[in-house]
Amino acid sequence: MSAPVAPVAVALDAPDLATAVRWARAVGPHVSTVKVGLELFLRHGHEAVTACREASGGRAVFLDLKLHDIPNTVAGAARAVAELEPAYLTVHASGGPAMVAAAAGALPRTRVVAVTVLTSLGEDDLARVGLAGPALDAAVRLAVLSVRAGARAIVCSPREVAAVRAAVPAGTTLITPGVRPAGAAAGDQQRVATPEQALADGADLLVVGRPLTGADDPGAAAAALAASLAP
Ligand SMILES: O=C(O)c1cc(=O)[nH]c(=O)n1[C@@H]1O[C@H](COP(=O)(O)O)[C@@H](O)[C@H]1O
Repeated sequence: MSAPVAPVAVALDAPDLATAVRWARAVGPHVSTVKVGLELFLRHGHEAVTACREASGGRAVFLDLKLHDIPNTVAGAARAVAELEPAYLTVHASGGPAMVAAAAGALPRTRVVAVTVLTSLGEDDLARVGLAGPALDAAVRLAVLSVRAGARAIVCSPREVAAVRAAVPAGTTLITPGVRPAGAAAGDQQRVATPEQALADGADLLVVGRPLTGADDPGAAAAALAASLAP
């Protein structure tokens, strides 16, 4: 029997490409997706995507640029990464429906992912930045708005995923960062849950970074996570 592959996007938040490639090679056999984020993309650009994809063994690429600008600028930015054919590209839902629509229109072959309320924000932070909360209501509100505008996937915390699932059409991919295996350090994440809980509540794809990449052996950690989540 072949080893299980987990519905996990490993956040390759590395300071240099060599480290990210090493992580991608180690976790690739055990996870569905590798995530290239701002740190890697701003330093290494398109090469970060092609190198990590190849090192992972051709896994889906989640390009996490969290675009947030006027619609024309976001459409142009989306076109600038179209040749990379990422499976996913993130934009901030709070950029508004016209901005989400602009990204989706520019990248018909990519699932544009609307990020609702960052998992690092607590209820107090929401009040401070003037976002009408609680986080659960804000996440559902932004998810519904974004899907209507053309987003085919949503990022929310595992704490909101069940409510978002109930509010958006079937076929919308729900992605949850803020995932922490029992006992793992939360770090800067505030709205967290275990991988098992996130999947039970309806997540399709879990984003996990430091609990895997910070392990002594990221490949073994990813294999163990995949085994623990296998049906
Ligand atoms: O869009 C994301 O992926 C994202 C959204 C969010 O609300 N919170 C969040 O943590 N992320 C990303 O998910 C990853 C989480 O990494 P760890 O906290 O190390 O597991 C990071 O790469 C974040 O940029």
